[in-house]
Amino acid sequence: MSEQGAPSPKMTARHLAVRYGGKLALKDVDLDIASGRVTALIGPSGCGKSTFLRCLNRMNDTIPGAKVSGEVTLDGAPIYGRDGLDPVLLRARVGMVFQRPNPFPKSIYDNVAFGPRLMGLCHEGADMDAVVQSSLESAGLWGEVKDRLATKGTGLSGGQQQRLCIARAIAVGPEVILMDEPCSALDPIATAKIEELIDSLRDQYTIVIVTHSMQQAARVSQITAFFHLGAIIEVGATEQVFTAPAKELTQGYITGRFG
Ligand SMILES: Nc1ncnc2c1ncn2[C@@H]1O[C@H](COP(=O)(O)OP(=O)(O)OP(=O)(O)O)[C@@H](O)[C@H]1O
Repeated sequence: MSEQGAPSPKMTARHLAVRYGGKLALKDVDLDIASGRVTALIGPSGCGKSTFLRCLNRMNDTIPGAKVSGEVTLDGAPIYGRDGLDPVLLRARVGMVFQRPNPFPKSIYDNVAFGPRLMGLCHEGADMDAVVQSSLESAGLWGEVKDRLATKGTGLSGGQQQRLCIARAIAVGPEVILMDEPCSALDPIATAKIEELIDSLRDQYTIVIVTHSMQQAARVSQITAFFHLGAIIEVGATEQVFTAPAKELTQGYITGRFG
């Protein structure tokens, strides 16, 4: 706990900057990610939301030409630099769900068991069955797939595939889940299910979501950060950011004057 009694942030970013070749995509960003909350990252296209999200689990490391500077911590420990966390272990603790559902061309069961197998987290058989079941339950998918676990994950509907990807992320026991526009490829009903799911997951996980939909940010998040041209303009309680933004630029964006 901090001096004010607020929970310590789960993750922090300080002076975070990202370059793609000669282009500065993120400049001097400071942000605390509150533990056990949903933080929404909003802002016009190209403002650096996804770039920031990828910094939180070192996904930018996989992009040729991307160069990250500054500091990011997880529970106070640096994730970059000489003493940084191992990226594979980091990505187990900080999982990611992408814009397009991307299940592996494997069975539903094997999709969920993939991470625990890779990391040697549990034995095959009853232990693995329990992890698969509890992950699918947490993702709100168990009831729909429990009788077809051996069928291909790619045969599910788009919304079910996205919940399968969330189950896959949950299966390795992450502490933080990053979501990059997780509903942008889904219809309104599937979107509503994912939003309900996000709400139910926040008791257990710290969640950061990039969204283009201000309605979605308002529905699912408790904290909102507004990005513009690679910088954070404003961050605060979601209700305050949407009803009484402190900055004119934020006001302009949420009222649709640009973006
Ligand atoms: N792999 C890359 N190589 C070069 N430039 C990139 C790369 N990824 C992003 N950029 C550039 O960095 C800037 C920030 O992009 P980013 O995708 O983080 O923004 P965003 O706010 O998530 O955008 P959108 O809402 O459109 O997804 C943009 O100018 C983009 O063109």
